[in-house]
Amino acid sequence: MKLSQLTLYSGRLLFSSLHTGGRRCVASVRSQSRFAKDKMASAKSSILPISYLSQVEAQNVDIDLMNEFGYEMSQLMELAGLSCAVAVTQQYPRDNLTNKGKVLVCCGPGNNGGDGLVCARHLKLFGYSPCIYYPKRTDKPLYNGLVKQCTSFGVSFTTDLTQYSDYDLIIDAVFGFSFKPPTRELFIPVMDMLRETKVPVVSIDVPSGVDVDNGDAEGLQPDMLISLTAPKFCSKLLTKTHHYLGGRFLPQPLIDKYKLTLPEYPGTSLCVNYPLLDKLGRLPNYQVFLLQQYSLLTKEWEIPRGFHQLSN
Ligand SMILES: NC(=O)C1=CN([C@@H]2O[C@H](COP(=O)(O)OP(=O)(O)OC[C@H]3O[C@@H](n4cnc5c(N)ncnc54)[C@H](O)[C@@H]3O)[C@@H](O)[C@H]2O)[C@H](O)CC1
Ligand SMILES: [K+]
Repeated sequence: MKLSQLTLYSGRLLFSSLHTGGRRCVASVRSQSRFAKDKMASAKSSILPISYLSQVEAQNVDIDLMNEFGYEMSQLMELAGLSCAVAVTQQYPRDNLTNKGKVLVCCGPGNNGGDGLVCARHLKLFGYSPCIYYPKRTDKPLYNGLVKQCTSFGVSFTTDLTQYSDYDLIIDAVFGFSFKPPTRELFIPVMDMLRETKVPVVSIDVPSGVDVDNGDAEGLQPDMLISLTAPKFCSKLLTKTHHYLGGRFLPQPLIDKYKLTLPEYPGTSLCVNYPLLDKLGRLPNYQVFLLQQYSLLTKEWEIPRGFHQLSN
């Protein structure tokens, strides 16, 4: 079911979230924000809750895509990794970055790591300078091919995690929806680095190292998360994370089978910027603040991309 067909979330609720977020703004912004609030209250728009998947459901969706809908893993991975690269370009345009797009891509042994390899290749094609950290290479034709492709495109590999502050961004493609805690020893240095670094971290599908179903309040809190097909339950704890949805390859019968409520991808876009709501179903404050700034800048209320206007 598409979000734009639903009216689950009232304008009044959205208005009260906005008010809460407004308390953090400076005085001048506060007075102007009345304009945004009024516009927001009058615009019959809503940000609707998106469906979440459990670990088992995410794995079953993967199996169904291949067994019932004729996909091969390499196809899904290519689309997933490409959507991640596109989302990164939207959130962090290369020309805004200090080192013009120096990106460390940390890849794990499974398909999440494969998404990272694909993402690195596309980032290179988009003019970024990715470098891959891949501590446990999986010796299978799919992964060997992805490594070869990266090498052919001039993407470099590193075993050094100490120089991470030289990068503009770090992509976390270490573990995805099949991760089972606790983290095994080989991956502890990369997990420590991801948690400690001040460089923005972009997690692919799930923040690595957290329990996929229960999350971990003490675990990795990436600056950006790109959920593939649908967010996993652990992402409910990420209230300060820029959230994108990617992996535009779910056929409608599969969406119906899992009763998924997902935002529409705009036009030909491979990803959609869509906020995660907190446990009470409210927008996290920082998203509200961004919406206010957006309204102040444009001086009129428009629905940003990925947000849907309801007819009444
Ligand atoms: N349908 C989709 O949404 C698609 C998503 N894709 C991506 O695939 C991953 C899931 O891939 P999978 O191989 O099943 O799992 P992981 O990448 O999480 O890695 C499994 C890998 O990790 C090892 N491992 C598990 N737990 C631990 C641990 N505690 N310590 C160390 N190592 C661990 C395990 O042994 C395996 O080797 C999904 O998240 C998406 O990113 C597809 O690319 C496309 C379809
Ligand atoms: K990850």
